[in-house]
Amino acid sequence: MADLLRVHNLSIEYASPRGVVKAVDEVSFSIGKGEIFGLAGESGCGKSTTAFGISRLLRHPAKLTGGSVLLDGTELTALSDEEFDRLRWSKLSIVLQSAMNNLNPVLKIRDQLVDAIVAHEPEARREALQRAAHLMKLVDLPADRLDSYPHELSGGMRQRVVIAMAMALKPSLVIMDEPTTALDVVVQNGIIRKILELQKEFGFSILFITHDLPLMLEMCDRIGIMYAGKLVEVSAREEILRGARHPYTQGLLGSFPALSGPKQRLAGIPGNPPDLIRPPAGCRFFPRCSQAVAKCQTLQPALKQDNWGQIACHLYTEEGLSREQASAARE
Ligand SMILES: Nc1ncnc2c1ncn2[C@@H]1O[C@H](COP(=O)(O)OP(=O)(O)OP(=O)(O)O)[C@@H](O)[C@H]1O
Repeated sequence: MADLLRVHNLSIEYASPRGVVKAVDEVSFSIGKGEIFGLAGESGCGKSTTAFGISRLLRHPAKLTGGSVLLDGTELTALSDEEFDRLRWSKLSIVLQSAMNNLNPVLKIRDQLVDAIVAHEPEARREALQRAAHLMKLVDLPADRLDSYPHELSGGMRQRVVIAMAMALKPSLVIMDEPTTALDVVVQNGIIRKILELQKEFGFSILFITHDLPLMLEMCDRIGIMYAGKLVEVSAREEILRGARHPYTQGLLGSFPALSGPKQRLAGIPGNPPDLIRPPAGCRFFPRCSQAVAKCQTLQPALKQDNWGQIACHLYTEEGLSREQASAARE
């Protein structure tokens, strides 16, 4: 599968009164054309900051301090704001957790959809309303809702409008940051089904961000696991379902109820993520890791490619072990 997005060594910091927060630290991953790539990890590990860095939504005190974001051959970090605005919606669009952050509360849905279309395709003004109605149909909303203001719609309907807007110009990449977290489970399921249906129909790639690992395992082709600003594992869904390799991913999986099989007590991960102003010198997960070896305390593991995916863990990177070999070596 050809790459659509290539993120290389992306680094983003926040200036804070206590010091510099290294929220995203040399993160690299790629997303193939038509692929659904998930980014998971505990709250505060840098998922949203990564998404904002890619989509140019970082605001002071956040600062992109290094790295490259290549979208279909275009280096996004090198574009001027005007050049980037031309790509927004047409090549890349973003769906945020709260629809109200995506929608203008004082404009009717009709005007927001039409404006989004006309801003990029001025020649489409005459057919824009028709296209807006078609977009509403795509997300299963009645066309008369075009006359509503955002506050007149339910949370689920608003999120459907945002998804319709994200689709309006047929982008090749849609970034979804916790798109259903604020919604109840039934509405959430309906929206996830809709997203998958649209993705199949139009073939765009998705960067899907959530802390809900089971949901991610249902819908993503490959999953990147972030911990304390670092990407620690990237694996195909099937690999993670067979059994995660990184001790942090294992812990994360143990924090959620199993998708099937008998009910088990949730294990959780003891301790808390580190302070990102003064992260541990070695592996950032070391203080919480039950499988750590001596060098984990002092030597930061690099993210390395092997037969099973990418992993940043001394249990694997030095010797290129499979999950089974690594656990056998530990026993
Ligand atoms: N304005 C800010 N000033 C200082 N630090 C910030 C600011 N915004 C975010 N951070 C820090 O950056 C780190 C990454 O935050 P981010 O929101 O990207 O994480 P996340 O994984 O998306 O979390 P969540 O799942 O809770 O949204 C966190 O440690 C957070 O405290």
